[in-house]
Amino acid sequence: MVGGRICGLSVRDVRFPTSLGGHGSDAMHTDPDYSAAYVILETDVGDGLKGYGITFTLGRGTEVVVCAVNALAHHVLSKDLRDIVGDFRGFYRQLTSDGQLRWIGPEKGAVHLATAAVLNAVWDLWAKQEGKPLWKLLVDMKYCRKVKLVKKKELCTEALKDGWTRFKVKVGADLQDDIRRCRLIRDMIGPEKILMMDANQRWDVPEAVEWMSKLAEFKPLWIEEPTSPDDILGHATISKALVPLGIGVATGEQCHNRVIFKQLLQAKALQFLQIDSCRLGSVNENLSVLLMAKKFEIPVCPHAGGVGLCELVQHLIIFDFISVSASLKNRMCEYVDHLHEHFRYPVIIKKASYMPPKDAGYSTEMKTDSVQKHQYPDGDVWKKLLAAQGN
Ligand SMILES: C[C@H](O)[C@@H](O)CC(=O)C(=O)O
Ligand SMILES: [Mg+2]
Repeated sequence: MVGGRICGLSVRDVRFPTSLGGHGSDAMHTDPDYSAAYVILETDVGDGLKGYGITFTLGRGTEVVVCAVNALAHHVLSKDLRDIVGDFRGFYRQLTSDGQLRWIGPEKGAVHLATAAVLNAVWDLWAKQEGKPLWKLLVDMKYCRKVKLVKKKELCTEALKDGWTRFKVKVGADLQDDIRRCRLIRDMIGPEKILMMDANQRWDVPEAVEWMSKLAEFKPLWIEEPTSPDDILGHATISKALVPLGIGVATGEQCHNRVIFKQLLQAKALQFLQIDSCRLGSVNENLSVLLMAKKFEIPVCPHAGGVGLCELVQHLIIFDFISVSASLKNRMCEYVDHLHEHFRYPVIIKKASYMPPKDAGYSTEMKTDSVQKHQYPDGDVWKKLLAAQGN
């Protein structure tokens, strides 16, 4: 029986000092501390179930998102879960239409990341109360199709032996270095395996076309985020110019909301659509993007990695496969083997494929010990690091 008054909402600033090893860095984000604003919802039911929600952030950015979560809290507190999920669209709109907070959005930036964290927690709680993994909760809302679930993902070069067939390389900072690394990787993986490139918004439009013309010999399937995520027509220009070279455009990890995705689709500005479980307004908004992608026949290849993005987005892509696209053609879901040990229900990868999660909920819950140690600035990890830096 779904329900219970939400009587507690807390949010933690959880940071992993990944910048120390340069992990996750790219041409634009050179010192990322992979982080999460981590929301915990409690009800008065007394069943011990809590809802956990995250959004992915980088270091100091978490402070801002934590403030935004607190500013949204009054929409959730004292509400009954049954009423929320009974009119989830209305509730979604209530959060995203807050008359004071929407001025600093609307539906974009810190306030939208906060919406994602809060609503991801609501979805987790709902799925847990139903006793189902989130993907099953979604699938059961639609018709069922018996299918074989195989989701291929990409990883780095040494993963070849584990069966990975798709790989992504960061580009955009230095052309000669890009050529050197792309050649190395292409030589290692051979001509058949798929190579993707990611520029993380480093270029303007003519630069993107010119740069990719120089990298075309390495036969990339796509160039990801070639330019500003807001430049819809720029993406369309790049797409058009790269079609003759056999290179698609992929984007979405920093796409503000469904409206921008709609325009990217309408403008034929992308060939691969990368939803992100923690940037859009949680499951609700991602569902609308999955449906639009289906309508435009554009494959969805989610962005993942970060903190918990693989854990969450696997539910969405499994749902997409079973109930929306019903296809694996040109589809894959990013995988980065990083920080999974901090999650209570980490992803399971076998033979380079995501295994459908079986535990109830949205796989959002972090281990208590990990949260305590990495809470900023008073967790043990940060106390030591800050002391070493003389702070
Ligand atoms: C800063 C992040 O690590 C970013 O580089 C991730 C990314 O672009 C991707 O996974 O794709
Ligand atoms: Mg990327």
